Amino acid sequence: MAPHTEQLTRPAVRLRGLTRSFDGRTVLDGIDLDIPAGQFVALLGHSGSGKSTLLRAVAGLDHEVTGSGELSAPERVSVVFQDSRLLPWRRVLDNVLLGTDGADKGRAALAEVGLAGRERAWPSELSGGEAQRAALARSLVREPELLLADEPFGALDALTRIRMHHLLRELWERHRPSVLLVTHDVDEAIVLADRVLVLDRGRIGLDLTIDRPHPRSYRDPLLGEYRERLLAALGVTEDLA
Ligand SMILES: Nc1ncnc2c1ncn2[C@@H]1O[C@H](COP(=O)(O)OP(=O)(O)OP(=O)(O)O)[C@@H](O)[C@H]1O
Repeated sequence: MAPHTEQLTRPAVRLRGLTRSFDGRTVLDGIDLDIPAGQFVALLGHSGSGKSTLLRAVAGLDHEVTGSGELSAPERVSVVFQDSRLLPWRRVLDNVLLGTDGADKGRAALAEVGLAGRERAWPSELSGGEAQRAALARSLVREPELLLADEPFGALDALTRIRMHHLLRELWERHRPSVLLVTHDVDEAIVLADRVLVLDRGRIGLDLTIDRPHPRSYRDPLLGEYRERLLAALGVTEDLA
């Protein structure tokens, strides 16, 4: 294979035999996973199944993770959490620029997430949704090759959440980073991601490609089949969902 082809096809994330235990309890049990560059992946699993542990390992935030093989991820990685983690003593633009320079880029990123004109606001003046928009802008200015998002919309109300879904997908279309989105929400996973993984007993229990065009609607009956398969993998029957 020619070198340039090899580069294009190299996955953004490659995990081989990723294992993590806490106090002798195995949470990740030899995970193998490739995420091709530019793919939008969602990770589902019960509370405590190890989703955040996996994400932290990919982000390079966990130094005690072990694996018989590899853990490789690109250099430019941005992480977005459930809370915006904006520094309260810095104005919005300064939060977005933290550790980087180029105020113009910061302004452009804020405009992209619909926060033009709010550059000088304090984080305490933002709503929850606006704060998450600012967090997304902060991740964008770093031009990430990989965006890791841990329940980024978990604390938002249902309407704001839907708006944020559109925004995230739009940003992805424009910048095409690889995305690994941790969520509890099966519908969020199906509407946003092109591939959904279910973490179960330390392994990837289901790896499902969602083959439907975007933008997707929650009401699309063809998504129902995917929903059922994911709920079954999570051990939830349709009557309980
Ligand atoms: N630093 C730690 N020390 C000890 N145990 C930990 C630590 N971090 C995670 N765990 C344990 O590992 C397991 C997986 O935790 P993790 O946060 O990855 O789950 P999760 O799937 O993200 O859960 P949730 O959906 O509730 O956020 C849990 O049982 C948790 O108690």
